[in-house]
Amino acid sequence: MKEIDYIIVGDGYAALFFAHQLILNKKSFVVFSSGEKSASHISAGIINPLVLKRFTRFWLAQEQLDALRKTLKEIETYTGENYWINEPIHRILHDEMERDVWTKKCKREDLKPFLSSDFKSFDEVKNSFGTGCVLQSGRLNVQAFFADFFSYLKEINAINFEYFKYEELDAEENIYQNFKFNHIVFAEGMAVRNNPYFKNIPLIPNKGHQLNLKLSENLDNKTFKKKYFLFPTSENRFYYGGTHDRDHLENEINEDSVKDLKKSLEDFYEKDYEISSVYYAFRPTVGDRRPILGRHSSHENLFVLNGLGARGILNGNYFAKDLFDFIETGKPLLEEVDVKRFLK
Ligand SMILES: Cc1cc2nc3c(=O)[nH]c(=O)nc-3n(C[C@H](O)[C@H](O)[C@H](O)COP(=O)(O)OP(=O)(O)OC[C@H]3O[C@@H](n4cnc5c(N)ncnc54)[C@H](O)[C@@H]3O)c2cc1C
Repeated sequence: MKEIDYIIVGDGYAALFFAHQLILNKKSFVVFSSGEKSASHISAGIINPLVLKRFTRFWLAQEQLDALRKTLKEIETYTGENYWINEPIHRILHDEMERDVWTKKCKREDLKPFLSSDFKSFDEVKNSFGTGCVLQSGRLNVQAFFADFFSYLKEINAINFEYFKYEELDAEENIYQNFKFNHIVFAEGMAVRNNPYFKNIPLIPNKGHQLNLKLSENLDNKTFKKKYFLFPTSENRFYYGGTHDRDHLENEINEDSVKDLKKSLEDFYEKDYEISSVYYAFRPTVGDRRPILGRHSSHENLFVLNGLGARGILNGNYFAKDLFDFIETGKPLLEEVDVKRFLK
């Protein structure tokens, strides 16, 4: 029997940002990874402090951005790379009205740190009303982040590429197969529905599609957003997405979502393009738009970290630390995110 501090079930943002806390604090652990391409692995990697429909601030925006920058520096010490790509979002303005709203909002004290005070115009895309730049925004290098993190976990012998079998968990004795653990953190995204201990947390799946593209004209390392995000991933390769759909949840590509992507792209990119692949996955969202974390109501060593919604990177990083502090030091969780709010 191998004695360890933690088991983590899952391999997306929630799981890996929690694993980072364990690495930082020299805890022993093992991650169980299904090896599937889920929401985190196909995400755009956008780090965005704003709600881009209304130009308002995302919850705890500055705190979450600061925490993420800190984490990425810490991760760099063991993977050798900082995955923050310094390419801010250029929001293509739809009309005169949006331009007026932006002009007013960028003067507000609470929004000044996030909305540029001037507008820019670019030749590569149609932007008749100009673009506003989201200050402090950027992108995570998603491919490299996961590839390097998994390699590091392999190197320190802390990952099992196996599906975690709930029926083999002895939650009374804290034993799973040949592991005797102190705590388990479940970070399975939508697949938590297979978990008998947390299957009832009220997640709402939000299906997102994205396209991988070849464009006939380069974008010069810029991230554009009109309806969805468009940015380069490598030489002449581009990412466009992702859609939001709560109604068509089949395990297959929805042609209507692909049509929507194409139409909205052609609305601002008028040159030729080729679709090389289409992916979809399910975001774990919550009705009150807050993550769900905390302790199981009757098994005190079982924890959940989920409900990251459309902000897997910022929420995942920020609340992984809160959950770690809660488990290790008893620091209370924010009421808004505590799983207890659903147990009343
Ligand atoms: C198209 C799209 C674009 C997005 N773009 C962005 C973006 O730009 N920025 C942003 O911040 N967020 C973005 N998101 C949202 C973000 O991806 C999610 O918030 C985030 O991925 C949720 O992370 P998670 O770790 O909770 O779940 P997941 O990413 O679903 O990861 C959970 C993993 O655990 C595995 N697992 C489950 N059960 C088991 C088990 N029993 N044993 C082993 N493994 C198991 C699953 O297979 C899965 O791989 C996007 C989402 C989509 C769909």
